[in-house]
Amino acid sequence: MAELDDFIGQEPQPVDDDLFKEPVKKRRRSDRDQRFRAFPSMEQSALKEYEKLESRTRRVLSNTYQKLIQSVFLDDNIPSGIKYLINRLLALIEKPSLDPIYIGLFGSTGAGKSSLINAIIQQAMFLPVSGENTCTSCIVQVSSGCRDQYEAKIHLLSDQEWKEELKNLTKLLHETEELDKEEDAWDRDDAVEEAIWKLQVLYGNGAESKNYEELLRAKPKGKIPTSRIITLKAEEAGELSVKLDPYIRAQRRDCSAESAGTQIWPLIKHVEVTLPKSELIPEGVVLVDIPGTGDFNNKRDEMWKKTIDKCSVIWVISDIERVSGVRAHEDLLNESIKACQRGFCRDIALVVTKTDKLHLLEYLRERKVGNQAIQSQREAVLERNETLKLQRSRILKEKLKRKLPADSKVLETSDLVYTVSAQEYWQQALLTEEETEIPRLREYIRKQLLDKKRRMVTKYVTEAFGLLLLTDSFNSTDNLPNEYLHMSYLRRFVEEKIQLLEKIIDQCFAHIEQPLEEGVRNARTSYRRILSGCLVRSKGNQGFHQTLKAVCLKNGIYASRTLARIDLNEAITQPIYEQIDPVFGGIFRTGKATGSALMPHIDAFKHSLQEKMTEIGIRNGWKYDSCKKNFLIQEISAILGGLEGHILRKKRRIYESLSISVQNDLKSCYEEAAQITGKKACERMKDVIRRGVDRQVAEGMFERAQERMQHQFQQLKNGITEKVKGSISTMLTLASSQGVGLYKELADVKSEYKEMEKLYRSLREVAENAVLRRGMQEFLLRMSPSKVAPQPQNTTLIPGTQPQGSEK
Ligand SMILES: Nc1nc2c(ncn2[C@@H]2O[C@H](COP(=O)(O)OP(=O)(O)OP(=O)(O)O)[C@@H](O)[C@H]2O)c(=O)[nH]1
Repeated sequence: MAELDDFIGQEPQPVDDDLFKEPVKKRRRSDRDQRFRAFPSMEQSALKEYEKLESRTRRVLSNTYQKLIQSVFLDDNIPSGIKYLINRLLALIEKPSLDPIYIGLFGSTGAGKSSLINAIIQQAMFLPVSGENTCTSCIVQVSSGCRDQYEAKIHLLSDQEWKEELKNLTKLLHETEELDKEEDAWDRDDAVEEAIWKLQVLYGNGAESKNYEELLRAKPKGKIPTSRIITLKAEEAGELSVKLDPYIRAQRRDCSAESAGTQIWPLIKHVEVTLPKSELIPEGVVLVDIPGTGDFNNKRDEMWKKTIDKCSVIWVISDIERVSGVRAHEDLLNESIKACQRGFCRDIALVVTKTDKLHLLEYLRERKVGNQAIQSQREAVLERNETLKLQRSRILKEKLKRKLPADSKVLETSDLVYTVSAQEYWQQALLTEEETEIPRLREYIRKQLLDKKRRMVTKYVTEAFGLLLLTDSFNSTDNLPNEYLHMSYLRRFVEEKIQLLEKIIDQCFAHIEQPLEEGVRNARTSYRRILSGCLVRSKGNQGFHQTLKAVCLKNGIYASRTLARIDLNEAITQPIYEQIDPVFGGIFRTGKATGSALMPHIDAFKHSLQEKMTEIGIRNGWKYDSCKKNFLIQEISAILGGLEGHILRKKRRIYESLSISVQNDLKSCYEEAAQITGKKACERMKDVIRRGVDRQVAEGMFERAQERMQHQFQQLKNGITEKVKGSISTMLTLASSQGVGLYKELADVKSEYKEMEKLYRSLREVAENAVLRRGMQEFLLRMSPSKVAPQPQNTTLIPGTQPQGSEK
């Protein structure tokens, strides 16, 4: 502890010699304090300690880097070992401090996402809330920055992207003109309504009757900047909100579109909003409002999927009235679980909104739980929240268990369900601020950031220390006896280990074979039923004709803002996904070693190399203390460290290979169906699709999908072994460079090494401090008088005023 204090106390205190000028250090420090305002003091202390560790490590790295380049600057021939060191130092220095944490709020329109974000950031009317005529029209990202201003960047589709959409929209409108009157005339469906609306908004009334070429020549009503980005700035939240409103609020079709924003609405791809330093969402966290269905435009739909995949946390947002048994809710959950399979998502929670909505008499009549008499609306709401949490947690856990490996981290979380009320957060007529659970969600956000910071700094400092050990060891003038003999021995050993690794990877991936096989069998027997489910509507073909056309124009996928997403390719491959899901998750999980998991085998491979290096080092008589002995071992981790990221990126490709393969095979059949116009077009399109799928299945469509997935697995294996081989040869170069005496004149980095060693040791102390503080806090909480349920307040606060809560 003394050492940590020592280390933290090292920063020279600013001398206030000029009272009117704020000293730079002090200013920097207060900037740091500002950034952590969102955190309670205990968490602030931990964060500050980690930040200091990181910034000092960066300083040591910079100094070392400068010394190194100075010492080799004029050399003609820089030895490969030194080049390696210089590049590694630079990469570490330039490494960004913390990648943002994306928290996706994923829910159907009207579920309460925007209201929830507003409550979390404590700006009652910031993001537009869906009234009767409006809804959020695109993905909106909200984060806080270090500036004093509010800023929004509106990203538009590129010219090319819009042209592509325009082509599809006009195809959809004009090739369906000769409709069979009986079939569709009175009921234009969603796809066509939306297409007409988009064209009218952009080009004015009558645009829907123009063809593609005419529209290409037409001038849009609104002004479109060439940069395709519109930046809005404001001093106050309310001011930005007013400016932003027309861009992210999609008016319903019957409203006139007169403001600049509404006139270009169909072109908006996504919106980024940056708040000034926020007390409530810390810098580094991005809240993303993701509409539930995807988008008709290819680029936007791709972005929709990518956005879901880049979220490390997904909150599935569901209105209390729709959380049970509604198809849209199940679809959202399934999509989120898929994101866990293919993307970076590690955590899912269900956030049930609008929990204030309760009809007391109905509730009491139907109430099955609880013996106590319910006296008030508030008691009923709280009781229902508890019941809902238990029930929904159980259902969600079961669902996750079926899809994800049994020891997935998300299954260990106790808090899978949150019951919130954004309305009550502001009004507090029924519930206290705590009971609205908005503060719990903020706590969740902070915890995510703190955990990530801890992991990142620990890794960073450890890696930097390893590099300094290596740099310092290069200055050794000790010559190693039998150096080359040992090197060739090491090389042989490594080659054998790589062969073994290849075999083990094969065994890991072999676990997918049987479920894949079974999935293909199931898909063959059930595809007709599934396809019928997608193609037959309970109310007949009325209004379905153009939607189906849109599905075909988009190769089997149709996403509109109002209908449930249709993806024929995914639907017919679903039986395969059902079989492979748990095994797939098992292969790519991190953590506990099991037969099918890949990462633990890679770790084991790494350890075996490390052990061998130590053994050789000892035999070679490396005169290092126990710490220095680890220098190469440390670096092996860094060299192989990039593998995990590589595997994670490939995982998505592998997972999607099944539906993409099916989509490719069905392409010609979709194209044929999309051409159909005239009488009974809808039935004829369905026929073409059915026959096309039948033909492809008979010709081995599912087997081809199976092969493509196997091929992707094989490619991953090749990628891993290639990467490992490349890394190992770097490592061997380093091992053989060491101690050859080439680097006698290399700069002396002893003092940097010593400082880095100190920082490395402080890591443990910072972690211990955090545990200690947490223990003390828990103790104090236990000792404090138990909380009495606060009385509801009768006063209704005006939105925008600050409710007095425990957090502030
Ligand atoms: N009673 C009640 N109504 C709420 C609450 N939260 C949101 N609402 C209402 O629900 C409607 C939809 O809320 P939004 O926040 O716009 O929902 P959204 O999910 O962002 O909807 P889109 O913008 O269409 O994606 C609005 O009329 C809100 O006033 C709540 O906690 N309680």
